[in-house]
Amino acid sequence: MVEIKKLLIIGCGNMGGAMLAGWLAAGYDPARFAVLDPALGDAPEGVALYRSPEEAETAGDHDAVLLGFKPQQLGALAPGLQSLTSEGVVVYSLLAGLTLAQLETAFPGARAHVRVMPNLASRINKSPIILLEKGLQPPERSIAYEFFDSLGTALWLDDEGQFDLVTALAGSGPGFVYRFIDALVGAAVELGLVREQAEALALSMVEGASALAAGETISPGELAERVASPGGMTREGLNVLDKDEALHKLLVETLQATAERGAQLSAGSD
Ligand SMILES: NC(=O)C1=CN([C@@H]2O[C@H](COP(=O)(O)OP(=O)(O)OC[C@H]3O[C@@H](n4cnc5c(N)ncnc54)[C@H](O)[C@@H]3O)[C@@H](O)[C@H]2O)C=CC1
Ligand SMILES: O=C(O)[C@@H]1CCC=N1
Repeated sequence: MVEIKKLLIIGCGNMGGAMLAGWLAAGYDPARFAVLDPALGDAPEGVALYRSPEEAETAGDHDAVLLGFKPQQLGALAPGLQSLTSEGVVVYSLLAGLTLAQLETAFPGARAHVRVMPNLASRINKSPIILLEKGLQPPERSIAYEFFDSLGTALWLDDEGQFDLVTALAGSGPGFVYRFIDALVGAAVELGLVREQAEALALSMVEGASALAAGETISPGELAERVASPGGMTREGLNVLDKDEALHKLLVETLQATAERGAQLSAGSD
């Protein structure tokens, strides 16, 4: 049984680094992690850093790997990673768009294959983490769930056909939220506020609004109605966003374009 006694993170850039920081912040022993990355400056204290598969193989003490390089690199890197992904090792993959079947083909010696979709808030243990697996035993599923749930809120997805869409929502989502906040700040500045003040107000507003909505039983849509006092100011702004379903249509297009890119990556697009 694979207990994730030691996880080898292969490619520890923005996303792998955020997850590693989250696990360490959650109290996991640094000795349970190792990194294979030819370009990373430093690994956190207590985490072994290897520069080549051969170096990692010499240590040879991991029972799980987390693939954190780019999806476009899979074909080139997989042949050199075979000995690190055989003999019962479980392969966890962050590679956007790449399917379980593609992971099975690339790493036929692995015990099981798991797609994992986090976002950068893993660093502060506040990320949704979507999981989809093939080959884990029930106790291993529980261990995997607990391990990834420590980075925020994990959930198992049953339908791989929805993976690109949940990636667009939960993995890419922070990018869209940051763009929205940035646009809100830009608009406030254009209308007369000082940027520093607008940014501070926008960030604390979004933090509070999100935390409130997460703790409420009513939906975000209903909360928007609560903000809009009858005959008040907010309704006028909501009317602009709602006109011709402008925001709704924009976001359908946004998620669609993002999810479609997953299919392109899966098909081998650069
Ligand atoms: N950035 C994000 O918010 C999210 C990224 N992902 C996925 O995470 C993966 C990594 O994305 P980022 O962290 O954004 O990219 P990144 O470019 O920041 O990190 C990639 C890392 O891979 C390393 N690398 C390159 N060649 C390597 C090799 N031969 N062996 C080992 N490591 C190698 C690089 O040095 C770098 O540290 C992608 O597959 C992406 O789809 C998934 C969810 C969210
Ligand atoms: O942009 C990407 O491809 C990755 C996947 C989700 C977030 N970042």
